[in-house]
Amino acid sequence: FKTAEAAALRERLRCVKHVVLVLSGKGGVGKSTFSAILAHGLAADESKQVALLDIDICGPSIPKMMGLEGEQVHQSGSGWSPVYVEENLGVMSVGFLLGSPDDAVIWRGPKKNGLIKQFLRDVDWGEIDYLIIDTPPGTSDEHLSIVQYLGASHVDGAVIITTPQELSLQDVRKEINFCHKVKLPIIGVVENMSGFICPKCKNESQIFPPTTGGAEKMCQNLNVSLLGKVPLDPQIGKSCDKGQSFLSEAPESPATSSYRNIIQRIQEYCDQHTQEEKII
Ligand SMILES: Nc1ncnc2c1ncn2[C@@H]1O[C@H](COP(=O)(O)OP(=O)(O)OP(=O)(O)O)[C@@H](O)[C@H]1O
Ligand code: SF4
Repeated sequence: FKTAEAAALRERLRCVKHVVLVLSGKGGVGKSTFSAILAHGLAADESKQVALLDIDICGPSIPKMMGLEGEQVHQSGSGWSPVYVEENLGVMSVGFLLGSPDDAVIWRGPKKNGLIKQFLRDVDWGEIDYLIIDTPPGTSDEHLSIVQYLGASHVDGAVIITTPQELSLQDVRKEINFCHKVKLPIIGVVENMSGFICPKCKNESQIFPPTTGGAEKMCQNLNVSLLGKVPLDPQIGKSCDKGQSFLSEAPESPATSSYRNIIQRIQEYCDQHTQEEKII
């Protein structure tokens, strides 16, 4: 990582108040959905500028979820311009660079890392309050590159998404170890698809009965925060498929109130992080 590149990246990051990485051990647990909803939730405060960066190179799903399918990246004098969903919500995705979603499979290690570096360095977000980064599932070279490029100390922290299933929880342990190894702070864990609340009688059923106490127990054992549990709600997928914000489409849903609580906790964590930095 050359000094000139590092300097260019630092310059970009100076305009970014908070950086949150969204991680998951396994694919399909709802990481991209969470990143999209987090971005919408933070941008509900019009005084905040929010950026959502999708570097899930093998399966960029953010363009569709944000209603931006078919959009392309535009180059300006000061870098790549994000695509705006709202005035205060900009999105950049590798999906904007691909002709078809199937093109992603041809990206190989060094090329992927080069692209990630470019994404972090060359996107002209302007002044932003929150940069949410949707990463690929697992802990791969890409994650190491991201942390290396950003510098762990420039990231407020990571949010790890899991389901209550034991296999998913085992992978979360690996994610947590990874974070410790690279000194990336952990904001907390979100247990997604955690039970189903019947829309008629409001009865809660466990779809994936946790055998070992679920994320709650794991978080206690590993001394990390459980930010909250999001129940299964079929409306989440429907809203995302339409590129709409689930939070505004289903304001009364129990999943919306869980998301809102979790988003608030992330905001509080970030505020606290800034204060601690200021004290130092
Ligand atoms: N709480 C939920 N209730 C119901 N469906 C959900 C919930 N969370 C996510 N989903 C659905 O699960 C599917 C997988 O979600 P998503 O694409 O966000 O996963 P992911 O972890 O980002 O996967 P990958 O990293 O492999 O792209 C989607 O169809 C999404 O709509
Ligand atoms: S009994 Fe309750 S939870 Fe079961 S289907 Fe009927 S309304 Fe839904």
